[in-house]
Amino acid sequence: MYRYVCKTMLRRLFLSKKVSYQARLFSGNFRYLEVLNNENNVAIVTMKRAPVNTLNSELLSEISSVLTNLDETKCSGMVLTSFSDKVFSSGLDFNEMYESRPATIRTLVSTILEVIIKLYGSPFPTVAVITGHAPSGGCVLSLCCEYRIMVQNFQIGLNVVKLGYSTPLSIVQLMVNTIGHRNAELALTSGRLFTTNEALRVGLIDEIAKDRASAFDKANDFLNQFKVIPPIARHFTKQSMRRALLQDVSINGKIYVEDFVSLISRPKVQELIAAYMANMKNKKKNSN
Ligand SMILES: CCCCCCCCCCCC/C=C/CC(=O)SCCNC(=O)CCNC(=O)[C@H](O)C(C)(C)COP(=O)(O)OP(=O)(O)OC[C@H]1O[C@@H](n2cnc3c(N)ncnc32)[C@H](O)[C@@H]1OP(=O)(O)O
Repeated sequence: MYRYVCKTMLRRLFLSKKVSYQARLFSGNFRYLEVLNNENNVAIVTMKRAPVNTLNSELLSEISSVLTNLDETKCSGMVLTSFSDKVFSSGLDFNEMYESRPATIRTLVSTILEVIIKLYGSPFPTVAVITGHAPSGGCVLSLCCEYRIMVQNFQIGLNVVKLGYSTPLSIVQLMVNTIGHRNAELALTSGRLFTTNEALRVGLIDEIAKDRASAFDKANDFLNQFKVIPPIARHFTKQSMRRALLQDVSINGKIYVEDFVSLISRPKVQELIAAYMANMKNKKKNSN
């Protein structure tokens, strides 16, 4: 009874302030995400897994739940961003890939696949406000959004070959759709990370911002243009543009996941991941 009264009071409070009750309540329910609705019914989804938003199964599964909810509650748009002014996301969590049971790797990979499908195919417009580095899985998340605004002096890209495994075909396609075949081939085969300026030049991002606040202004400008576009027309057009990749992933997703799991489980790849992690730690030690 007490919980019911509290919930009802909270609901009235939020409704009276014309703030989305559901999204507000969400912000309290997640460990690694904050979800707030602005006055235009745009959801600001902030990843907050300190220190560097490493994508583990739990964070990914929270993003997946939010995407389902935003679809059901017909939000007008979504901004995906990071709590950090240094890192957007450092990609998939090595701790769930290194010396892990295949079941653990499988959960991680199928959860990112779930997020990719929901984010890439979302009916509402999506913007990534990239406030810091976005390597690998971080870059993939931003590529699934429709528009990317990145703060100056960071790096973004798909460096997976450096870790000893090939880039999955659909991820290759995601990159090709964004920066074209030639640029994607050069970038993916070398595991290139682009600076913010280089990323703009090649079309990996759409705009550069001097800081977080200005990135949010630009995100609002991007989203505001859709106020005069009928959402259904917009959604179907987006679906038409994205259908090929979405269909491929829905049909072959399980095969891609299994391929990726067995690739990561190979002893050679495990060795490379271990060396990469050790190198990260050494760099940190030497810089301290
Ligand atoms: C379309 C459907 C296709 C279906 C196919 C199946 C689906 C597959 C999807 C595949 C997606 C694409 C593949 C992705 C693979 C990955 O994402 S692997 C991860 C790759 N990430 C990186 O290479 C980045 C590594 N990190 C960094 O370079 C730096 O941390 C940073 C530049 C991001 C930030 O630097 P700094 O601010 O100096 O912080 P650090 O001191 O380096 O880091 C702090 C802390 O975090 C640890 N850490 C960083 N990254 C990771 C990580 N990825 N995993 C685990 N841990 C990480 C780092 O070691 C530090 O720990 P300590 O504080 O020292 O304990």
